[in-house]
Amino acid sequence: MSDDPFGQSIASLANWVPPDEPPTGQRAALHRLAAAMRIVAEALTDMQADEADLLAAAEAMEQFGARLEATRTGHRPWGFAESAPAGDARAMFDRSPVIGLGNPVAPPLRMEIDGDRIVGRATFGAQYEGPPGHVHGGIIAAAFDEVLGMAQARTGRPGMTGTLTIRYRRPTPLHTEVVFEARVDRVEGRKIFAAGTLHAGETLCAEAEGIFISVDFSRLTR
Ligand SMILES: CCCCCCCCCCCCCC(=O)SCCNC(=O)CCNC(=O)[C@H](O)C(C)(C)COP(=O)(O)OP(=O)(O)OC[C@H]1O[C@@H](n2cnc3c(N)ncnc32)[C@H](O)[C@@H]1OP(=O)(O)O
Repeated sequence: MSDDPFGQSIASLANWVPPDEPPTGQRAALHRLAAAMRIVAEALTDMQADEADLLAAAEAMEQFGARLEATRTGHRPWGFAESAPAGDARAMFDRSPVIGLGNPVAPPLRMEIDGDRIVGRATFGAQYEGPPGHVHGGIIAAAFDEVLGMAQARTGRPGMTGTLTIRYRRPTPLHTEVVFEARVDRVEGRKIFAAGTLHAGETLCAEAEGIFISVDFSRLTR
């Protein structure tokens, strides 16, 4: 075990690639359950099920939730909620609220590295609605934080988000694949300046600038 548990992580993230092997067993089941929960969350925003049907589902979910709670150990085998502390270039991010396939809250955004750019793609469902028919601005900010965060992590000296500035130019449509792009602009001391865009087709929906501050990761715990 290294004295600097995050040192290897940071080096690995300089070469981060998403996992390309399909999950199996319990992990595949986790992804399937999370995907089913996303379908339910989407449908709950616009449905006409009767009260009895909803109550039956709620009771089943409450019972299942209690069974899951009873299995909790305090260990978190499903990887990392963020990119920087990951211990492997092919690390698992199933818990991430933005990209985690095992986290039903995540859209999920899919990220890839393209040269010096990070590209993120997502299709936001109705559970992410802000303005009618369009994506909530806070959700867009979270997605920018993730793609800019990944871009800055690849400098090898990743930091925490200090300032994230977003200019919303056009409403971002729901139910349409949208594309985030991010890259590092420059590094000044501990400050990493990253910038990004969000497009729906040819339409520029938003632009972001982030200042990430390199931190001593040993101060932080998972
Ligand atoms: C669990 C592990 C997470 C790891 C995260 C990795 C990200 C992974 C990607 C995932 C993405 C998701 C990521 C997330 O969601 S991270 C979650 C959201 N962010 C936070 O919670 C951060 C909370 N803030 C802090 O911890 C501290 O304030 C930080 C660490 C940011 C700075 O406190 P520190 O005491 O260390 O700094 P310093 O005072 O010595 O100043 C140093 C320099 O920095 C400049 N400065 C300071 N603050 C800001 C600011 N806010 N904007 C712009 N610049 C700022 C300052 O002027 C100075 O510059 P200069 O005078 O030298 O020129």
